[in-house]
Amino acid sequence: MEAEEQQRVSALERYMTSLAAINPSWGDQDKPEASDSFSERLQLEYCPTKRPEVLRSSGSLFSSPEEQDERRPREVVEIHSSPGFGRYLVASRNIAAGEVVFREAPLVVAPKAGSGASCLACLRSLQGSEWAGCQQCGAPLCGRGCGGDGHSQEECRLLVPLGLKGQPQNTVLIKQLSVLLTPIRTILLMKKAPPVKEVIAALQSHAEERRRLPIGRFVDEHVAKVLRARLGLPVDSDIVQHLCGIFDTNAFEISDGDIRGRALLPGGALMNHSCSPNTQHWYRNGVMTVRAVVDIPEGAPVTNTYTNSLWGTRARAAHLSTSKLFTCECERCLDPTELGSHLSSVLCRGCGGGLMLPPADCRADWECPACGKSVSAGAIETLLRAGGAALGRLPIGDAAAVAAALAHLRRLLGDAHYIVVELKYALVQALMATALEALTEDDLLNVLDLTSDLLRLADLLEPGLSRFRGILLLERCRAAVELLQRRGVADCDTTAAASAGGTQLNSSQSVYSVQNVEDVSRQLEECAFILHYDSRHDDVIEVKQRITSLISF
Ligand SMILES: C[S@@+](CC[C@H](N)C(=O)[O-])C[C@H]1O[C@@H](n2cnc3c(N)ncnc32)[C@H](O)[C@@H]1O
Repeated sequence: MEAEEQQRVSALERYMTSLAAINPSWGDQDKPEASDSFSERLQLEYCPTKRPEVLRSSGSLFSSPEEQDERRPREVVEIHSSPGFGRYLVASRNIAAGEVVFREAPLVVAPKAGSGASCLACLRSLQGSEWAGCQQCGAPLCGRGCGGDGHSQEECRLLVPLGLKGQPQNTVLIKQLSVLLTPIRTILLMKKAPPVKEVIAALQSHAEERRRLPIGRFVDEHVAKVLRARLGLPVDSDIVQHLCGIFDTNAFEISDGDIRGRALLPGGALMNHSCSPNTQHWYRNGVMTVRAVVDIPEGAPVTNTYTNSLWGTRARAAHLSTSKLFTCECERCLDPTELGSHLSSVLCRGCGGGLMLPPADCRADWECPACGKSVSAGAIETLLRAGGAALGRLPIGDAAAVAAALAHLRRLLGDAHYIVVELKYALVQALMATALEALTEDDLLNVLDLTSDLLRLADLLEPGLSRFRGILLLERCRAAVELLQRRGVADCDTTAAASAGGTQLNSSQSVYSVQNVEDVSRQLEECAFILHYDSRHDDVIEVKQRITSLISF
């Protein structure tokens, strides 16, 4: 490794150690001395979303008692690198499914570029006209007392020439501000904190490639020039290209209630991408928790997904190549059946039974393995575009409209296609967003069918303790408990219910067995464990209380 790259890796290694230093779940025994000023300053002083006491107490906020009791070695991950993948995190010991790999607070947070108005201090989205601009620069703020401290005085002084004062709700200026804010905040932080500068500068930016693309021209025209000419910041174009590239390549989208934005978390950014990742992250109260969703053996890369695992391969590939500038060659991407899920396969309309797999060459005809009929790539593309557009136009909370679209697109694309899968998931959510008493038994049974179908898919594509699985289990248990409550619980034949897949509730049963209740309770336990860091955890507790009261009757 050349000396410069070695230096960058060393900066990132020191940074990873700093996470261990403030991470309460590592246990006091392993905590480095407070004299480690690098780690103390990095995470405790510069974290924009949290004050030290919140970071230090995040263990009690998030960890289950078992986790807090654990005394983990400090180094669970280490940084490796290879020519094809760059730097990436690798497990330095076996990590069990459900374990927290690390926690990290962001170094920079900012609203998402192009989004509507958000409070610059706390990142809450601002609706309607119930907010006023900052008294000095006019930038959007919730108002006094929102508790956020993201809008510093230096930032405020810099933003004055943008002209928001007097017209804080000018949407064009707000859009422009959201584009400028990430480089501004990163520049201000790097000036204030040389150790942070070293870490941020060590991140991947793809700046050279980006310069040749439309995004590079956009950054020159709409970011670098504006920072210099309108805001008077003496920055050259290369630096701005580098910083925007770092953000676009590494930033996480964060959402916690009505807080939304993008955040730079250099530790999390060192996880490479996989289309079937072995970790997931949760962002809550200004801290990101990275957790293993399956067992990760020592020496295996610790991965995260940069895209939506429920999209088909071509959609994921398009997203990764335009936003992250690489081509994923994981097992799933190379397998036209997508690990047997057939997420991109299209039903043959010739025989009505065969599934046509996407050919390796995207211009080639698609062929039905059952009847041999072939369809041109253009015709398939038109079909998928129409399906995608229908999905886009759908009032997604309207269960009847979603059910009708699902029935139609199922006939056109088959049951496994990802557009159909998205509709199945949307239907579960639309039905379960309805007041439970307004749902019919058929609706509830439909939720049970759809969720068992989607849970099988989750096992293939997002295996383990994934958020997708957790949410499906939650909705499934809510529907099951409602049915149990309506029909009553009786100690009847349990053989059907004991079969694989858990709860066997169907329309022919008039009463449900104790076994059913036990199945639902078991699934709720799993769901509570998966959603431990999720805001929906409170809903799990509520369903648990409902089932407890059912049993005690
Ligand atoms: C957030 S960074 C991850 C850390 C990065 N590897 C580094 O060296 O700093 C994202 C970049 O890593 C590379 N990368 C991540 N996952 C990859 C994968 N599965 N295959 C190839 N390159 C990948 C790509 O260059 C991508 O733009």
